[in-house]
Amino acid sequence: MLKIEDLTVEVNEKTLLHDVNLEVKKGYTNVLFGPNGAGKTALMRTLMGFSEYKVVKGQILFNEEDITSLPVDERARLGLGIMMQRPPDMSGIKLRDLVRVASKGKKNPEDLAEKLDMKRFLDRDVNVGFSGGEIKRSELLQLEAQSPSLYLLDEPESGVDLVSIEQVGMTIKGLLEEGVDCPGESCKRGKSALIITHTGRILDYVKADRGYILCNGTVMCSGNPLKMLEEIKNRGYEECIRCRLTM
Ligand SMILES: Nc1ncnc2c1ncn2[C@@H]1O[C@H](COP(=O)(O)OP(=O)(O)OP(=O)(O)O)[C@@H](O)[C@H]1O
Repeated sequence: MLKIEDLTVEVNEKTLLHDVNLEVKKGYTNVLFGPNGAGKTALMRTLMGFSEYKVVKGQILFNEEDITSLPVDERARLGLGIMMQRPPDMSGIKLRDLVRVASKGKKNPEDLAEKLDMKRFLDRDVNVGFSGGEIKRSELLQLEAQSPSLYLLDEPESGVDLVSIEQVGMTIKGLLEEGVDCPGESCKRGKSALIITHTGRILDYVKADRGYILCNGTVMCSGNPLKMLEEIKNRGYEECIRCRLTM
């Protein structure tokens, strides 16, 4: 589904990512860990095609197609969708209209918003004055409307209170299992995801298949995501950087 090969990325001639290799297979949910400033958000934004991130080496393959040079809208059309860590305010654009466009007019914004307790936000400008948790739910609403095949989720639980985390977690679980008629261990989910998490709270709701640790702009390790999380909680990133984890 997604294959990143030797990816090196610059912003304003500063190298943020170098020689990144990472893969998300169809139906898999992979997790990206890493300390502050490691380049995790830069990687997500590069994958989505934000124009300030210049790929100077390597490639991004999506369903075996080279998408490295494609603009954001074409990547979205192919099935990539992103939940941003800090999405911009969109003055003058109502959430209802964005949801309608994201679903190509196929889904009713009211029905989608009902589930996420977002009906009262539909006629507000997107993100303007939204709280941290409301922004996350708004992002999820847009993703649910778009229904991409690969979800790029940048810290979905950050800023979400302890009660709402269950709503966010269960919504993401539902999105990833969309279209699957045999949920459980015996069959893979239909949708794929790459999730950035610091706390790992989201993994209480979503089963992760593989973890990656990004440090100083490159992938240092990959392996069992829950073991990685435990290791990070106990010993920080040092041991991971030295790749002493049991893979
Ligand atoms: N447009 C930019 N211009 C210059 N530097 C940038 C730009 N965007 C990101 N950076 C720098 O790149 C580094 C990686 O940033 P990034 O947001 O990807 O980190 P992160 O791993 O997501 O961190 P966090 O866990 O704190 O969210 C940081 O030092 C950041 O300041």
